[in-house]
Amino acid sequence: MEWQLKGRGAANAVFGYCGNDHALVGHVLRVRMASRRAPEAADQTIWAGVLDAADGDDTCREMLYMSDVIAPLLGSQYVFTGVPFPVPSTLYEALDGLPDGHGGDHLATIQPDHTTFLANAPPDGYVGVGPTVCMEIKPKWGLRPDEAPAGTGAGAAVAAPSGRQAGTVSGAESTNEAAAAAAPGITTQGSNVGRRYPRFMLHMLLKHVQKGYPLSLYNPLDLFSGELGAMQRAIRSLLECPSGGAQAEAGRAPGTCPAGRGAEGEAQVVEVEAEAVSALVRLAALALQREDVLSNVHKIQALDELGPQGALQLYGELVEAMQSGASPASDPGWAARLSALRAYLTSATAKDCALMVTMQRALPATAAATGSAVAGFSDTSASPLPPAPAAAPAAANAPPRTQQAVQLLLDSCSAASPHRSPATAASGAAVLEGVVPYLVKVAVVDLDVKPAAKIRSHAALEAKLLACAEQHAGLLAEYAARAGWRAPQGAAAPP
Ligand SMILES: O=P(O)(O)O[C@@H]1[C@@H](OP(=O)(O)O)[C@H](OP(=O)(O)O)[C@H](O)[C@H](OP(=O)(O)O)[C@H]1OP(=O)(O)O
Ligand SMILES: Nc1ncnc2c1ncn2[C@@H]1O[C@H](COP(=O)(O)OP(=O)(O)OP(=O)(O)O)[C@@H](O)[C@H]1O
Repeated sequence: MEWQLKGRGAANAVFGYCGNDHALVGHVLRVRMASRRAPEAADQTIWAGVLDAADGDDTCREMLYMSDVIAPLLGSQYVFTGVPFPVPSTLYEALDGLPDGHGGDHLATIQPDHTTFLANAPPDGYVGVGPTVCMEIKPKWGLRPDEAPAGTGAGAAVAAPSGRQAGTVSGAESTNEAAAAAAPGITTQGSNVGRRYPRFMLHMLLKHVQKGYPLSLYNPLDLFSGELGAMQRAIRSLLECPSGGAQAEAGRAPGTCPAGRGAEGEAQVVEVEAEAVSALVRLAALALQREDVLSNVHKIQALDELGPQGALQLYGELVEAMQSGASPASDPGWAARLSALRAYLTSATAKDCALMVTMQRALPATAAATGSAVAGFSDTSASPLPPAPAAAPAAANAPPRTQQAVQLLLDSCSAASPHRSPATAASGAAVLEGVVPYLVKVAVVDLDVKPAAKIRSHAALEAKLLACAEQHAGLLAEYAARAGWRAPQGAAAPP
């Protein structure tokens, strides 16, 4: 089988290429599954003039979204739009059929396989040696509670109290007119639990109470903090208790395919030695700290000023207007509200994307060509990465590569890290004065446009999060304390 399942989310399946076509080696095929919701009339209206793909051409629409909406905000170096590709019929079974109406014309996209560097050109003068490791991290909701939009946990999600003017937002910080006009009825009466705890904790609590998930101590605010220690803590917590939030995977030789995600989207650490985890966590944190990617994800997440309840209200008005024959897409009176809905949906994409951090030891090309320097790397205790697979690719045999954002990361600390022997450290020093070089690539995946109809489930989830937090206030406070979170001063205590 040329394509083997590598990962599967709620809406897409990703297959790694295992054949001999050099143009495809090092790439994956990402296919929308039949269960994926197609865009509706409200989506066309919201995105009119922005995503104008031909009717039914969802692949083109998704690609436009990535290239024209997300990449300019996130940084094009992190976004791989992909190339359209027909779905091989051999995969139909694995996909449980194809989306209705697409038949054999259904297109997927080919993208670089971020668990390897096989589709990438290394920085000039360096080559990768040994295995690669890829860490996948879902950065989820990285806004501080006080940054949460007006309709988020500021109070009970209720209809406007009688006498309240539509278009006012009592007690909300938002100054955005569109948001204010869009979110009537959001009140700060009731608990303000959504303003006291990171959203991830509220969601974790709900998953714990409803599904028995262990309480992950991951706090996305640590990941977004820019502070190395906090970022390492966040990544380590994710690896220890993933809840679908992170996984690390050792790269494999061409012709073999890695295991996919575990059942139920459970993350897993594959072939990574326990003692190597700290070094991997540090490397990933260093890589993310020096990139713009997290601050850009944060900015996109913060674009929303409606919150789920405000978005639901506005979405309801839009559907109603369309049902009564209006054309909001061409009505200037709707422009600000459609823009607010686009901001909401774009923010939702950034709250659900995943970062893939790919790492591999590097050598100056000249050193790699001589036996002596490479010999230093034959001591695998020198590397935080797991032992190389038997058939690790020689750089010279790699297939044609595309130029992508592979960077050189120089880690001076790991050269002196305690688990390294002096002899090994010395061999690292011989390469670059005590500094250990790595190839690193940071990519962002799962950048799909969210269907507007999902706003309903977002609002329902929001209400459940708040109700659960109120019902289990004691457990939440205990959990937050264990995770090192201190609720902001001045906010009312949960009931
Ligand atoms: O709603 P959430 O926060 O549970 O996020 C969903 C994710 O759940 P999780 O990250 O595990 O909590 C969920 O992830 P999993 O499939 O559970 O790994 C999906 O990413 C879903 O998006 P979509 O339906 O594929 O477009 C996500 O839905 P959206 O909220 O992004 O629409
Ligand atoms: N370019 C890639 N290279 C390697 N692996 C990938 C790539 N893109 C995705 N994957 C893997 O496939 C998994 C599923 O892909 P993706 O996140 O796109 O699916 P999804 O259905 O959109 O997910 P979700 O349910 O989170 O919305 C990812 O979690 C990741 O492990």
